[in-house]
Amino acid sequence: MTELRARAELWLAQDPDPETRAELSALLDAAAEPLNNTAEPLSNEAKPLDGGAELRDRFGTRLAFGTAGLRGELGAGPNRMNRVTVMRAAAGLAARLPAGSGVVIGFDARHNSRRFAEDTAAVVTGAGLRAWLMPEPLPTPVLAFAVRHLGAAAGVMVTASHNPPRDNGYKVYWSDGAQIVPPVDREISEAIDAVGRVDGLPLGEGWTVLGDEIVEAYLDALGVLPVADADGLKVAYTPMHGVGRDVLLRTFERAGIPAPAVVAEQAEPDPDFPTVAFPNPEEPGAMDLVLALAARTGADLVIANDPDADRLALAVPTRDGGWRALTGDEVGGLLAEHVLRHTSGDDRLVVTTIVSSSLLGAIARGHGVRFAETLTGFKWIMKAEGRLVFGYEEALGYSVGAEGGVIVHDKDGVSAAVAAASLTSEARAQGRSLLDLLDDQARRYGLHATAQLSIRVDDLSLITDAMARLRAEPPKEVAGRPVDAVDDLAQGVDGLPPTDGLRFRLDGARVVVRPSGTEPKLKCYLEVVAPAGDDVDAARARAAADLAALREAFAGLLA
Ligand SMILES: O=P([O-])(O)O[C@H]1O[C@H](COP(=O)(O)O)[C@@H](O)[C@H](O)[C@H]1O
Ligand SMILES: [Mg+2]
Repeated sequence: MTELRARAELWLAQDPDPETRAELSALLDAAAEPLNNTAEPLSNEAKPLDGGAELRDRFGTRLAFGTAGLRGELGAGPNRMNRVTVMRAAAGLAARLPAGSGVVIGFDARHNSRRFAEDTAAVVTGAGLRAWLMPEPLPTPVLAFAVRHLGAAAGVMVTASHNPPRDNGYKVYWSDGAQIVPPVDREISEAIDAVGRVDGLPLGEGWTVLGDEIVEAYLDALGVLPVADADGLKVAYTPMHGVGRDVLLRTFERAGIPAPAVVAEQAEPDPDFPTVAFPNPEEPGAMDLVLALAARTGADLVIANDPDADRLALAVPTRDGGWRALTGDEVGGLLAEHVLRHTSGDDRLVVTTIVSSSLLGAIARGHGVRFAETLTGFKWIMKAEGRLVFGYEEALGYSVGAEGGVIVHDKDGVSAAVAAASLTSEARAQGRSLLDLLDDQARRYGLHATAQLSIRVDDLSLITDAMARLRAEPPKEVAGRPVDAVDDLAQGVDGLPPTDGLRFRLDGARVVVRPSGTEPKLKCYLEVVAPAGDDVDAARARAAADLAALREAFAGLLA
């Protein structure tokens, strides 16, 4: 405790933010008072602040680069997102970059995002490097694009994407416009550890604030071709209280697609995300308002972005007058064939991750193009070598390319939305829907049905324990299916770098279990593959039942 207290006091002395300083002073005071553990508070009374536990949680460890950079709760201490954490990260990054190079910095509309972006600019310029700052909260893909467009050595996007309002985060891009992977993330981490006190860092002022030309350049680069037959296409859209709306409306206008109806309550950026429990289109209820708007306006297609607009979720009208949300894998399969129909050459490469559907591999074989599978996280997709025309992951992330390959080297929920609208209009012109196209794919490639089980925890050790238990005693049979093989991803499989996770190969099914790298969750990715037969609806119903059984079995194993 003395050691933690010393760390906390050192932190307090250098923290430029009065809010986190006040919070930490209160914690230090509370930690000095021994807790009276004999008197348990009644459940409806506020729990006394356990200063010791809080200090341990904040100062016992620090935020590390996960699936998408640093991400965590706002608050004081190295295991939280705050101005000191950000300045240290910026100084570590700057130390790893060559003299004379530049960093482009973007931010979303979350609490403190602009502040963190400006702190980053001050540290980067103070280190003698050049910095460009985005003019306003903008989508993550615009930042990813800007890195290569400006010839920057690195990029930073201050965002916690779709996490709860109390979180923020820091995505770091390298000069290739993709998020960092080992060994660069490790090298930056080491450089961060070597940073001294942040109140000793030289701070600069001369950064360049970019103008709207950066958005124009992004729109030009997407070069969306006018979409045929889009007249009368009705789209309902939500940016989920995030930053997607304006750029998305501009891309639609350029592509000649009628402007979507936008959910009024979620149209403006709002860091508190007041109308949703979690601002993640994957979470139950997050799409309710846009589905209601779609019903009112008779939409052909429902589109949601996550708050930093790098994810895309779709829903479509069903034959019986309802709505069906498509999974990331379904959208991935549909967009993949859309891209493959509009590009040519057998050197084309399509890529997905080991937790996504195996359908993309089947599509690639069907079209005679190259296919690769990478670790989870879009950063890995972008590392695949070749003429990448399409990459996607089940977590609603897509990079849609043209003849010359993908333009944005990260997932892009804006250009993917245009592609989805374009695909819908093409189908519509032939009297068909996205559901018809999904049935075509099931008939051609077999039905690939996927689902996810995601277990949110308060205490991360529950995840470590569950993984250890599963490794020690892997099941021999799950939901009546024999387990053919268990691959421990920590050993590195299929030539992939080692990562925490287990893959179960079952008869006609595949399950991957891994801890999330962005949220306190254990994730289980389920896939069932079966022939579609003559009756695709019946095959879907069977697959759904099989997935439900697998889900239940794994929920039991992981409980
Ligand atoms: O948050 P976003 O939209 O940037 O999305 C981030 O998190 C997703 C989930 O990662 P995990 O399963 O480790 O939580 C990743 O698939 C994605 O590549 C990453 O950019
Ligand atoms: Mg996102």
